[in-house]
Amino acid sequence: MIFRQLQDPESRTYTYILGDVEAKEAVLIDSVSEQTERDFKLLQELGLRLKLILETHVHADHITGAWKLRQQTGANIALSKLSCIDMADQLLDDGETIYIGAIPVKTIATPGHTKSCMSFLFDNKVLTGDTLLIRAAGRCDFQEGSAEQLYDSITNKLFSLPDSTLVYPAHDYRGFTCSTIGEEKRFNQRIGGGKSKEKFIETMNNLNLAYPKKMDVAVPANLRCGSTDTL
Ligand SMILES: N[C@@H](CCC(=O)N[C@@H](CSS)C(=O)NCC(=O)O)C(=O)O
Ligand SMILES: [Fe+2]
Repeated sequence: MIFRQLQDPESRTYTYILGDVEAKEAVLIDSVSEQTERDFKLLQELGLRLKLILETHVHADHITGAWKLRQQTGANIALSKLSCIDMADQLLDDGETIYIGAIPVKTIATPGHTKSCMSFLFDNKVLTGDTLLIRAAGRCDFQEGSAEQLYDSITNKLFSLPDSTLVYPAHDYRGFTCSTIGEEKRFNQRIGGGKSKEKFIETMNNLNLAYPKKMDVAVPANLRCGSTDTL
């Protein structure tokens, strides 16, 4: 198995490559439009054919590279069916298993940051998108976000994984790269240490963050899998 974490320095987005060396197949998760040449070159260098382009959610801060990579490689684009994106090739349900070569990747619906957020579990790793960030949790103030749903997604679904599960988020703003479920249960500043749902909702509803700078361009483009053809 090949697993790589890549970063877009501007948006602080993490893109991941998961590949099966034997089958020479890979999935790219949460690509960024400006970084598709880098990602494509790395896949070539690693001898991997891009089979699938996955999104943890409809991003608000950057345009996904999914459409460009689909055009370049013929790979399918997949994300949660709750996104209702008709330009995607596959709309995923909660609890599905996707295979990259012989590697099973399980989908876990984790709504809250946005309605259609999905986490992906494979090996001893979970890609949590913007649902569970390292020592934080994704904001809930747009794209049908809900702090109540986010609490349930994190505590009932992600925190029920083994403590040793490695957590890989879609963003980090403080220099972290990965964590574990056990660490986040104890030390996450927004939801760790057994924080109550009421306290979490109060925290999340008072973050007072500025909207992402590219949101008005990124969301419409990402609702078209990153195609800007008719925008
Ligand atoms: N400043 C950035 C946007 C930062 C931001 O809002 N990040 C999101 C994840 S991307 S949708 C978030 O949930 N942040 C949580 C936090 O605590 O920062 C920009 O202008 O793009
Ligand atoms: Fe997000």
